[in-house]
Amino acid sequence: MTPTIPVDIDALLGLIQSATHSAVAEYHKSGHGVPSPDGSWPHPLDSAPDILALKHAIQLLEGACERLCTTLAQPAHTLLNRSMPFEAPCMRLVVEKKIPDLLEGFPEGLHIENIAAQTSLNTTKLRQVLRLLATRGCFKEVEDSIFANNRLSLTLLSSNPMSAIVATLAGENLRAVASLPEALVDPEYGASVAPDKTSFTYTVRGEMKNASFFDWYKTHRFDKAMIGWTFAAGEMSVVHNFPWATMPRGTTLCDVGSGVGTVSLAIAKAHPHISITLQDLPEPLGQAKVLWSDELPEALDAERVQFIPVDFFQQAPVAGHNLYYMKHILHDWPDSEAIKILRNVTRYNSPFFEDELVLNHIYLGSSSNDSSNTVGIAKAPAPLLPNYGTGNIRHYNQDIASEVLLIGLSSY
Ligand SMILES: C[S@@+](CC[C@H](N)C(=O)[O-])C[C@H]1O[C@@H](n2cnc3c(N)ncnc32)[C@H](O)[C@@H]1O
Repeated sequence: MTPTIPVDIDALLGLIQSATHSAVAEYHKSGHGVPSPDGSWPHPLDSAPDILALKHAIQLLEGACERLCTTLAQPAHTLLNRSMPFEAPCMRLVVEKKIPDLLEGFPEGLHIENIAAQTSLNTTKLRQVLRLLATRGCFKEVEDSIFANNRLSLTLLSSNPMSAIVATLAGENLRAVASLPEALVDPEYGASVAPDKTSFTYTVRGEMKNASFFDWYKTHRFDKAMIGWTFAAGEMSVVHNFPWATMPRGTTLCDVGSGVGTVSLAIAKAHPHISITLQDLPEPLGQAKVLWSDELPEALDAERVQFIPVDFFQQAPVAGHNLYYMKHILHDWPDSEAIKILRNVTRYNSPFFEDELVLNHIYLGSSSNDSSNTVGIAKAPAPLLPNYGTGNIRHYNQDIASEVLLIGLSSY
């Protein structure tokens, strides 16, 4: 048996200190200083897409803080806390009841009775919800039972697409994950790799039989949630870190499975010499047209953007574009389906691509030091877990979400 080596606490403290200094330096660079968690205005960096140094510092900090606490706390304490993810449905409630919107313009806060009356909710129960959230730093309890917005709750205003992703993750996603233990032992669903037999479709089987997640979403919210995710997860960095500026006028980009085309829209705004084709199923493309007409009508007028339906399992995307871009597509599907999509995308471009295929995809490393599986992944400094542990947890949660919603498996 391999002997257990104690975690080097001083090394963890050193990582926490250096990561903290790096994060603080990024805020000072912005000229606005370090944000206050109780601030009544967003910090200018809160919506900035491209601060890779800040992201890296936070990844280290979260990984190191959690490793330190898990090392020093009694296991039962850690496990009790982790078994109660109750904050998520509480966030969903405040988003759906638009409580951050209601508190706008009241930096001194509103009394819980006032908030409850305006939302038709029970005062005592709502206070429990807001107090739990305030205890995690989302909303500020200014005085006993008086709540105001702060930096986190301001990000949940209905005008911010983050509110849509919170509602989706804490709504149908959480419901699907919660049914994982039942779905995985169900004889019909447990071993299935069919997109209409997932933990998610298990939860909606009374409502829609044999429907996949995307069938269900044709009639439910989703695209606004993808906008929120794209911004929050830092996926806009492709807009600024890809050599668009050096590409000739008239370069064509085909966004396959575009949804409303959040990233493409940002590319079209920042690099008007790139022409864009969005391809998706007809319903999301309808929503895309609405969004683009509002946000960038000149691109529609100048025919710099086209909306062309495709079923990427049955058809190839339009031929002859210089770049084909896919974000959050392949990991939605089991390998057999992902291969069909890739075959179709490369159909007119074989042997393999004179043109470029750009994949915005997640790679997940093992949490073991012995793993040789490190493709595309930087290894975290010891004594962090090699995959950064909690510093990278969103990707592992996303992997579970892909599985419960669609049987997509992004890990290998
Ligand atoms: C996770 S979303 C990603 C959307 C977008 N690329 C983004 O990252 O915001 C997956 C997209 O695949 C689209 N999709 C699902 N099945 C499809 C199919 N058979 N053909 C074309 N698009 C499909 C969905 O409508 C959805 O917009």
